[in-house]
Amino acid sequence: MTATSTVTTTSVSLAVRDVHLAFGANKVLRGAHLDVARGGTACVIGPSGSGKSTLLRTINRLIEPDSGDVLLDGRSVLRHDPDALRQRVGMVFQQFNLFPHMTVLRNITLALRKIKKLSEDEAAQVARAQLDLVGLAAKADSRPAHLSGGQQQRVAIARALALQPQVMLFDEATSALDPELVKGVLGVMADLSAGGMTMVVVTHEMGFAREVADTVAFMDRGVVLEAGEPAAIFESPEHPRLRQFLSQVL
Ligand SMILES: Nc1ncnc2c1ncn2[C@@H]1O[C@H](COP(=O)(O)OP(=O)(O)OP(=O)(O)O)[C@@H](O)[C@H]1O
Repeated sequence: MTATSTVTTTSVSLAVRDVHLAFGANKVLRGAHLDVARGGTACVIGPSGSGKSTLLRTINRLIEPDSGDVLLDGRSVLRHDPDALRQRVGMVFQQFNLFPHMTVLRNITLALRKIKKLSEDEAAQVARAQLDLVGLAAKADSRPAHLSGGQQQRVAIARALALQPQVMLFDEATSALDPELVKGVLGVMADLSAGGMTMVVVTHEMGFAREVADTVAFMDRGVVLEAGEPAAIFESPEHPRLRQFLSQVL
């Protein structure tokens, strides 16, 4: 199974610049920075509540930052209409958010018809091709409830990829899965990364971060405290907070 040919659009570079965000008195992001090269994969790690999901959500403007900016190929996402932005920046959540009353195929064709204005036949063709790439061609006519959690998450990935995004965001995409189902989803994500998709992956899977990421960013209390190549982060972490975190999770 390879997702290489899913990258049908040009990927872009991504930069998060000095993003601040408070929920009331709770300063969740306090000047966060992140750089992802075109076609690169950044894994964001860090303790619970450090702002990882919130940072991810500011990238596609599910949450508007109070200040700072997010740049795709050097251009501010704040200039985009949010709906147009979300076509360029696909997102996969911990909970798969599939429509339970629709078949797998329809879950994917819905957005293709509404947003891309494809005909039913065209949309079905794209959807079947994406399902094939995540190894689920045989499940096109099933309902989500008849799929395992891992299969549902692969459908959610196929649905996001069908819109031909230039960046993919993964928010703890495997955290809700039974351990034996994690590998298949991580495999799809690793293939996508190898195929040149620009990706930001919030994850507790340190093995994935070590093997797949170009950059690992450690978040703590609303800032990226340390970022670098996986070998540097995991083998010679500089910041005491990162050392402490790694000693707890590895
Ligand atoms: N919509 C919201 N309204 C108010 N507070 C929020 C909201 N979303 C997140 N928070 C708060 O922001 C802080 C950071 O949350 P966030 O989900 O970004 O952390 P995280 O690093 O992803 O944690 P985890 O690993 O547990 O998912 C937490 O204190 C959380 O309670």
